Amino acid sequence: MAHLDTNSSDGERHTLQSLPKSNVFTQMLPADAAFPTPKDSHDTPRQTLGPRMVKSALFTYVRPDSQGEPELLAVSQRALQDIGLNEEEAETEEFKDFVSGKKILTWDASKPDEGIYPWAQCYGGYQFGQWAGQLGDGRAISLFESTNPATGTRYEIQLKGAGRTPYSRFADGRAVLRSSIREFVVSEYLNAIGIPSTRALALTLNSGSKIMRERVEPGAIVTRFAQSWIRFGTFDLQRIRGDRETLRTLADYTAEHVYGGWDKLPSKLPAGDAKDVHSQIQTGVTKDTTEAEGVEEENRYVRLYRAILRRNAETVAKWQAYGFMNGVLNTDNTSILGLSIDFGPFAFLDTFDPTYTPNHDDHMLRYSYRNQPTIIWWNLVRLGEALGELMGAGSKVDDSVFVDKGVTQDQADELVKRAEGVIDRCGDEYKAVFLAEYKRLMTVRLGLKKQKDSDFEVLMSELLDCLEAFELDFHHAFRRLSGIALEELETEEQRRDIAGRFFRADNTPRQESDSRERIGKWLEKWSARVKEDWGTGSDAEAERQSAMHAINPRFVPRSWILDEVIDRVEKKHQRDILPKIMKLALNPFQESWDVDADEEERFCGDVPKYKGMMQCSCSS
Ligand SMILES: Nc1ncnc2c1ncn2[C@@H]1O[C@H](COP(=O)(O)OP(=O)(O)OP(=O)(O)O)[C@@H](O)[C@H]1O
Repeated sequence: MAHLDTNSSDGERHTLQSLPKSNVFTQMLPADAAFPTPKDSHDTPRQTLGPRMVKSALFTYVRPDSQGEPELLAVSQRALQDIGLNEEEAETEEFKDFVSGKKILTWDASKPDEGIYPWAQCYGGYQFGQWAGQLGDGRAISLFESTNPATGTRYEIQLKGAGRTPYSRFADGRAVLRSSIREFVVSEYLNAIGIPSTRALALTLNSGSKIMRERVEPGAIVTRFAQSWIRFGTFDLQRIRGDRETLRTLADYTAEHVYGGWDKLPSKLPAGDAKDVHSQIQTGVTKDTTEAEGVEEENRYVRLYRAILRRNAETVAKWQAYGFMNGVLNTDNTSILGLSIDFGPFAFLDTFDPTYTPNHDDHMLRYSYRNQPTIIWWNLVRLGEALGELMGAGSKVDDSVFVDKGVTQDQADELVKRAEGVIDRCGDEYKAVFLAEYKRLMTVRLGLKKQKDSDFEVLMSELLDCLEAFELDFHHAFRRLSGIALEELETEEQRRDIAGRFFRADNTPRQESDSRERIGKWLEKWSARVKEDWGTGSDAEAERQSAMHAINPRFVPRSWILDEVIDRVEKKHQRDILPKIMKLALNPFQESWDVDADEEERFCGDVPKYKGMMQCSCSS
């Protein structure tokens, strides 16, 4: 069966040298005044490039500092394809030097005014609800951007774990192998199941390097890429600094270079129509157009805010539908493009427990599964505050007095009222977009073609209630449902029997007996709905089952699997487990992978006892 390959591209492939490269980010945005040009940074000893507070800048030029002997552990074939690189390129020494930070491919010290020099971004953030100050790329260094000619998608490629930057604060600029394996696998997996995510190209072990955490651990580098690495925290920082000019430049850059132009942003929703979230939206509104009037005026910055809000609402809806938790949804970990970003203590649900947080340090359950939609909205309100002045200015946003001097006394009340009104209305839109996407995905995950109002209560909520009450596996429920034939559900006895498939293999029939009846009843309603949408007959059944198998993954990179992979790579030197697990992660909807039948069965089977719903700390 074909895998769901949403973002891949065929067509022209490049070598590292021939890959088109750009640095629009550093050309358009303000550099750290301490090192205004690449040469200034390059001529400075590395230790001088250490942590400090940076003013009025969005990045600092800084070069990677490779450590140890690089060993290329894994490359994502899907990533090579999406960037537009030849597969063979990954075999070359040049590729190894590139992904380990040993060589800057795009800059030559003898021609300091040409080429592209690496940089680290400056951002801030609210962490666990508190302002945390300047953060920034403390261990990530961007190398260049590249636009895949076949797809037109531009990615910013960066190394994570390649040394200190001015944003490293008290830390070492390194990443341990353990967290690097987790990030490498999950970012490619999320992309493979259709969830927007930052991506990973390669994983390099720095053999011989010793990184101090709770214990001494080997270091690694993930070469990763994204259409943008700008976070909500990038905007927060400008607001806290009171740097109106940089904030405006950043907003303009985001609209023009991340979202592709002001005319690509969504128009205002007609009043009272927040429910009809898609059909009422138009693009093509020109930059200077102001929609509505008076205190409800919406200028282009409102359209930008709404574009960001819609992307994030859709992404968090997908996380909920697939049981994924980020674990640390601080504003520095919330992407301006709605990408899943920063893979620290993330996890997938094993059994369905909405109060579960994968973050060991999250005692208040702030980042638990059920809180994710609320927390992303909380982060969006912070973003609304950062953009508040630009949004609240309405049609006066380009007046020279406002641009040069700021808000005048007589403007202030109306401006605040307008900005608050926007954020209020956007709250409704966020909820509506979230719910529309969540219901759409749950509908297809349940094998239905059309949505009926009653499905939410009768099928979705009741299924989740059963999963929670009987501690059933979230992912197995959908995958196993996909394989059930309607003719197996005709009698009550049959349904009770089939209900057994939702339980662990080591459950005793006595444990299951009450629950089988409730699940049996649910199966009866489900099969009636499936018949309504698909009709009967073997062709319809085959079509429905294959649609369900293509949306409900068989493989999920659960915490226990990642722990085992880490252990095998790090302690047992079983490097070959990485390409194997990547085969499953990149093609998670397949039934089998020709990797190793026993291993496949184990990774896709019941979670071993005492290894479910594990938690992880932030140390990485
Ligand atoms: N070992 C480290 N060295 C330097 N800075 C670090 C280190 N670990 C974390 N930081 C910085 O601390 C902040 C919060 O860390 P967090 O773990 O959320 O991010 P990260 O995993 O390093 O980065 P990203 O969000 O880019 O994946 C970031 O500014 C990050 O760069």
